[in-house]
Amino acid sequence: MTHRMRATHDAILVGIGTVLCDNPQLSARLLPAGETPCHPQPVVLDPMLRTPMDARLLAGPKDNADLKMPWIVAGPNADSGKRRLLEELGATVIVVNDVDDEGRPRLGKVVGELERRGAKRLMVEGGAQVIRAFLRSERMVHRLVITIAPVYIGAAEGVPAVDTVLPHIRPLAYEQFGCDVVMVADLQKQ
Ligand SMILES: NC(=O)C1=CN([C@@H]2O[C@H](COP(=O)(O)OP(=O)(O)OC[C@H]3O[C@@H](n4cnc5c(N)ncnc54)[C@H](OP(=O)(O)O)[C@@H]3O)[C@@H](O)[C@H]2O)C=CC1
Ligand SMILES: Nc1nc(O)c(N)c(N[C@@H]2O[C@H](COP(=O)(O)O)[C@@H](O)[C@H]2O)n1
Repeated sequence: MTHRMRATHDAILVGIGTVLCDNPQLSARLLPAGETPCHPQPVVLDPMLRTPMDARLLAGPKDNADLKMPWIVAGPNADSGKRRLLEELGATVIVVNDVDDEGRPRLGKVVGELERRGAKRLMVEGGAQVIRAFLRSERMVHRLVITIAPVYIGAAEGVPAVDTVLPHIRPLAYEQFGCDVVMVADLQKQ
């Protein structure tokens, strides 16, 4: 399902934390046989340009011409040498100078810049920090797709259950896929 969703968006966005943890490819390669994938444009929110030079996102398109080189969204304090190296590998570095108190590009500006470049349908895949930042900018979120899977996460330590600064989720539909339940929702306007 994730790959089908990826294929129906112009761009798929993750934070640099996800790139460092998972080294994802962000392609739509796992579609049923016979379907031609339309790969989305990968986008990484990476204010300080920490993207590793051997990331799969940079290597994949060299072996498969259908894949797109990533757009990497940097802040004004990113290292210019690292920027040059990433661009030499084929990445597009988009510098957004308008930043929040933590020096991170403002999401409104980021989304505006992506739209300007043709990415009108944007799927935000993760990770936790980036999803939270988008939820807080609720006007930019049109739909949530939440998969509820019967697995335990975390270890002995608990995770705080309620984040009071986030808008409430309003479920719109549920569907079961195997053991998983997928909920489609939107955000309740406060
Ligand atoms: N199950 C799922 O569907 C998915 C799960 N994941 C999981 O999520 C985890 C990674 O999440 P996490 O560590 O939170 O990292 P994120 O992927 O959310 O990236 C966080 C980083 O993004 C940068 N950033 C840029 N703009 C913003 C902004 N406006 N707000 C916050 N961060 C911004 C920051 O980089 P800097 O510090 O350099 O400024 C920040 O450290 C992994 O364990 C991964 O497996 C990821 C994707 C999907
Ligand atoms: N397993 C899984 N299910 C989902 O619903 C997800 N959204 C993800 N997300 C992320 O997929 C990335 C790895 O896949 P690719 O190499 O890009 O295909 C990784 O970042 C997961 O956290 N995963």
